[in-house]
Amino acid sequence: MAREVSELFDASEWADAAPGVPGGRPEGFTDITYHHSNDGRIARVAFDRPEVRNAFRPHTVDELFRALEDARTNPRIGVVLLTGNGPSPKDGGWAFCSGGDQRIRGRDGYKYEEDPGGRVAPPEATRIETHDEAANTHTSRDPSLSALGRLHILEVQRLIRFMPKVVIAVVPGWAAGGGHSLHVVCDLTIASREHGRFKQTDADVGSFDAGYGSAYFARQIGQKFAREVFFLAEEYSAQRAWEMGAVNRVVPHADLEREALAMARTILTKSPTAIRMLKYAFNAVDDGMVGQQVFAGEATRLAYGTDEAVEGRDAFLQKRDPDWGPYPWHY
Ligand SMILES: CC(C)(COP(=O)(O)OP(=O)(O)OC[C@H]1O[C@@H](n2cnc3c(N)ncnc32)[C@H](O)[C@@H]1OP(=O)(O)O)[C@@H](O)C(=O)NCCC(=O)NCCSC(=O)CCC(=O)c1ccccc1C(=O)O
Repeated sequence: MAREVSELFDASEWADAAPGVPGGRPEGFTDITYHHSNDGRIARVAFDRPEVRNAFRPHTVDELFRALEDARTNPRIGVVLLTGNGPSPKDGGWAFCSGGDQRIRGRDGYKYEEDPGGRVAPPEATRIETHDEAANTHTSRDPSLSALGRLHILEVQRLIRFMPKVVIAVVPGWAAGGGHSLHVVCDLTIASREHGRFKQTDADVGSFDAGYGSAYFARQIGQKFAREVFFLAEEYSAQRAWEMGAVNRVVPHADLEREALAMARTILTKSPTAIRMLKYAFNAVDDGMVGQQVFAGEATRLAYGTDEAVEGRDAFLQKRDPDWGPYPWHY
């Protein structure tokens, strides 16, 4: 059984998870928590910085990416819950995520901390070693502590968007700024009736998610509502967000994770191939050639499973003409 990580977290449902280590211990995540359901079929990834409304810094985004990539590539996992742990020990406030940590925003993006206190530095083997013969100097650089600012939450958005699994935003409190965008890009959103709050603050702080966060949001809820959410940057309750069509379900706070798990378990009763093809079909219309490519890749995988495609491969390997005779021109 996992240790308690959030007031809404039912430890009896979950086991600690570590990327690449089935059943292994978490490898020192500091900014998120990562769990698999006891049957190994649902992943729970949670922001774990409740004292700043689960704002993300570059290191948070690195961890988020690793956990989501692990879930994406684990063939047992069919559904991912993305949420925020809470409440805040400072004031009891709840949050899904409040976007980029404004305290470390630089002119070229969000900055890694100079001194991560040893908590996040990678093992020696992953450091970049540079030896300058002429100057007789040797430098050892932690590649994750980039000198450049980062905006790589967009890479996480693409991972959520393109993973062939359903990702559910489980919103126990604030979804603001880049946190709002993350809920937008998730396939489904379930929110706490009492504490779920939505606010798109990008324009207040001189930021703008001009991709999925805004343009795709407008596809979801319509242009007028989307422009209102961005241009006025007002606060919306979970109920109001549901009325706009931005949220699928609003449930009592105490039931939030239980209801999210129930949704996930319903999805797990469906055909994995059908869910995958449906997600990519929903995406394709808004994702241009990339959407077509992702959908077509899965169509190709399905074709490879047919006798017809096996005949094509075998004919090549056996240096003969393929016999397409048994295969009709379907209509
Ligand atoms: C979320 C709030 C509305 C909650 O308000 P409230 O409940 O009154 O709590 P507060 O007292 O304000 O906050 C408690 C505590 O947390 C600190 N905090 C909250 N949010 C942040 C944050 N984002 N960064 C740093 N710290 C934060 C707050 O200062 C308090 O600390 P104390 O020490 O206790 O005083 C409200 O908190 C709020 O409005 N927060 C800011 C929301 C925001 O503007 N976020 C940034 C938007 S920009 C962004 O996210 C860019 C992300 C990105 O990388 C990107 C880049 C390019 C394209 C797209 C994106 C993208 O959007 O994904």
